[in-house]
Amino acid sequence: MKPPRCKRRLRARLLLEDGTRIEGCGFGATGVRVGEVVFTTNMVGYPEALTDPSFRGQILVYTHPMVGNYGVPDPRIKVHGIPAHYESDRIQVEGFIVTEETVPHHWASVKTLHEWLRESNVPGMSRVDTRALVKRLREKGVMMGVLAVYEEGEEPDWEELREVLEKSPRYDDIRYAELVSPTEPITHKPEGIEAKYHVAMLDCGVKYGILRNLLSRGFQVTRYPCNTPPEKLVDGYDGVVLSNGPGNPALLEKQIEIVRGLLEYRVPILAICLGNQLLALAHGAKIFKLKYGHRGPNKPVVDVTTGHCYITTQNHGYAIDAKSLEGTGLHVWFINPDDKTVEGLRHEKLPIVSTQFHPEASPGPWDTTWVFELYSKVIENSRG
Ligand SMILES: NC(=O)CC[C@H](N)C(=O)O
Repeated sequence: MKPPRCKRRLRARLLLEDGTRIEGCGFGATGVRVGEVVFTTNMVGYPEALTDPSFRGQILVYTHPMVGNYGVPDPRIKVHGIPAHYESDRIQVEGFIVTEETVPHHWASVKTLHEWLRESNVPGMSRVDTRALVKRLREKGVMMGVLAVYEEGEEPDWEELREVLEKSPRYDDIRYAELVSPTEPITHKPEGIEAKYHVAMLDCGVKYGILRNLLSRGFQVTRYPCNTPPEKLVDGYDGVVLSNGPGNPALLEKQIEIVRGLLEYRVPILAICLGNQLLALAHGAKIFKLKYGHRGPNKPVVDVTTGHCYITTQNHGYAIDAKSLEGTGLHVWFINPDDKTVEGLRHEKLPIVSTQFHPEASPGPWDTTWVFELYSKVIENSRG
């Protein structure tokens, strides 16, 4: 097939681990990046997805065909001192692949998607049949890939790209959480409302949406580096939040040990996504890798205690082995009715609220934000 015509004289090549070669146009920065190629069924919400620290180390493919329509919002717009439309202070993905990168028309846009990626030094690829690419990832599973964006006439050799890919470490073997965790404690106070609770957070790469949800419900939050010992997280706090975060949870022995330590203090815990996985691992349960993950804002979960179904936002590539939970004290709370995997946990004795999905959504539906209110009730009850 002939390569597409490209604007800005920027072209792109994607080589997958299985040898698949895809030619497209480039946008954003020029350069070569290696990552795990994953897809999301988000329709909008690209500012949130691109800045979600849980996407660190991954090349993100959008299934929705047009991306960029509403441009890029102003990061200076804040709620409780946190950017309202972003999930962290930078683009986290290694690369971005879309069918069509569009010209924005929106009153709140301050730049185009192309400009944002360019100044962030992140390459983007467009004019690609993302349906064919996603089908391949769905059938073969997510795989490593190398994305090259270059000026017309400077195309990299496919063989060179294959060598780059072969020499690069694999996504599953890198402790990404340590790369996105803060180096010093950071405290966020709710603005304009009273702080009713003060929680410590083991921050393995928290999404700002989780902070916004906690702050707007009267939680003061102190974020700690992800290697902070449990003793520091319990004294003077009403509870501990285990954040979301990127990468293979089974590599995080230190964090699993910290969570095991926290359990001994019987503190009220809210765990989200990576936090949910660390909680399970700390109880001796097992994790496995999903073939192509759950990434998108339209993922159903069923509360097995009530039979109620909710539509949730999810972004995870690993899942908890339900059988391995037997005898740990943790019980399955939610399952994904599509593949029956575990989507949330409660403990038979300890004050724990834990979800694999994202109750803060961002982007996505707000149907499960009540999880944050449930956590405040758990704190109230544990105060006695
Ligand atoms: N969003 C998250 O916290 C992701 C958790 C973990 N890195 C996974 O992919 O399963």
